[in-house]
Amino acid sequence: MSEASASPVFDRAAIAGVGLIGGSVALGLRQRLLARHVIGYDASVEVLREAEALGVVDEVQTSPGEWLRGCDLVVLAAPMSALAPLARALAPWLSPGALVTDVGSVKAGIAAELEALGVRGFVPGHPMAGSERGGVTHAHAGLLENAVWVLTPTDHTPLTALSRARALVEGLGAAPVVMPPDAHDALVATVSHLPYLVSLALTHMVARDERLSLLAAGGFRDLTRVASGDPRMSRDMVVENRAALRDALARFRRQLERLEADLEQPGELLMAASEGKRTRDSLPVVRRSLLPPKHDLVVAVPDKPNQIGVVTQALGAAGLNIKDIEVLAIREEGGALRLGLESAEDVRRAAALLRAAGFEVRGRG
Ligand SMILES: NC(=O)c1ccc[n+]([C@@H]2O[C@H](COP(=O)([O-])OP(=O)(O)OC[C@H]3O[C@@H](n4cnc5c(N)ncnc54)[C@H](O)[C@@H]3O)[C@@H](O)[C@H]2O)c1
Ligand SMILES: O=C(O)C(=O)C[C@]1(C(=O)O)C=C[C@@H](O)C=C1
Repeated sequence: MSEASASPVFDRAAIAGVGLIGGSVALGLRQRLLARHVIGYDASVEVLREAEALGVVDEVQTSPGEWLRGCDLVVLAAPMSALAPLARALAPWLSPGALVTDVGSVKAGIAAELEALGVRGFVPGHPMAGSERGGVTHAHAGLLENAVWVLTPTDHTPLTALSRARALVEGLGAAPVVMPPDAHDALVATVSHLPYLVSLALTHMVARDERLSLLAAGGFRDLTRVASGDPRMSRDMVVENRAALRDALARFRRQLERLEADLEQPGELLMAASEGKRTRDSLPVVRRSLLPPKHDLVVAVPDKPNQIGVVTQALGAAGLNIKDIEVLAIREEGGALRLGLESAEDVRRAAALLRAAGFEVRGRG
C-alpha cells in the first residue's frame, strides 16, 4: 500500500461554459468527489437544461452574480473568442481566494487579459485532449483521464494557485505539465493547429469530386478527423495563434519539399519513412503510455468513527488487495477515499461489496 496524499477539495466549483470540455471537467469533479457542489453557467439555457438533465452539474445559473462569491474554483470553458469577455463579466463577483483557470487552446492572450483584469488566482490551462464532437452531450470524465494538461503560469501567478491547479489536474486523472504561455503556443502550433490546417487542405482537395470521396478510406479519414470540429471554434483557435502557426507552416512546407525531392531518391525516402514510423509508434498518445492504467474506486465515507477501517477490512476479508489509498476529501458531513486496486474486476467486486455494505461508490475499471 503506498502513502496517502492530500488532494484538492473544492467546496463549490463553477464551470462557465458547460460544453464538451467544461462538462467533462464537471463530471470529473463530481465522479471523483473533488468538489462538494458543481454549478454550471452557460450562455445557452438549452445547454444548461441538458447539463442538468444529464446529471453533469448540481445546479445551474444563467447570469453572473452573488452565487459566484461562494465558489472556490472557477473554470472558464467557453469558446476561445468568448473567454476574455466571459472573464470580464465574472471578475467583479469572484472571491479573492478562488482558483480560476481556463481550458482555452491558446494561452498568451488569455494569460495577459486576466492579468490586466487583476484576477490573482488565475492559472491558465489547456487539456491536450478533446474531440471533434462538441457539446455537453459528448462530455465524459474519461476524456481528460491520462491526458497531458498544460498549465502556463506567468511571472505573477501565485505559487499556491499553481499548486492547487496542479492538484486539480491530478485529481481529474490527468498529468500536469508546466511551461510559459508563449512556449505552449509555439508547441501547439505544430502538434494541433498545423494538423488542423492540413486536414482542411486535404478535405478541400477531395471536395466536389465524387470519385475522390468514394475512394477516401481509413487513412484519409484518420488524417482529416479534426476537420469535422466546430468551424468557428477551430477558426478562432488558429487565428489567435497565427504568428506561431506561420512559423510551423514554413517548416511544414520545407518538409514537403524535402519529401518531394526524395521521390527521386528511394533510399532517402525509405530512411524518412522509417524515421516517421519510429517516431509515430513511440508517441505517448499512440502507445497510451503516459500514465499506467488505473483501477480506481472512489468511496464516500460518512462522518462516523472507524469508517476507513470498515472499508479496508471489508476489502481485505474478500481478498482484495489495496495497492494505493488516498484521502480525497474531508468535510463536515464526511469524506472520500480513492482506492487503487489491481484490476477492473477487483474494482467491480469491491464496488458491489461496499455498495451492499451501504457505501456510495464510484469506480473506474
Ligand atoms: N474541443 C476540443 O477538442 C478542445 C480541447 C481542449 C480545449 N478546448 C477548448 O475548450 C473550450 C471549449 O471547447 P468545447 O469543445 O468544450 O466547446 P463546446 O462548444 O462543446 O462548449 C462551449 C460551451 O460554451 C458555451 N458558451 C459560449 N459562449 C459563452 C459565454 N459567453 N459564456 C458562457 N458560456 C458560453 C456554449 O453554449 C457551450 O455550451 C475552448 O476554449 C477550446 O479552445 C477544446
Ligand atoms: O480531437 C482531438 O482528439 C483533440 O484532442 C483535439 C485537439 C488536438 O488538436 O489534439 C484540438 C484542440 C485542442 O486545443 C486540444 C486538442
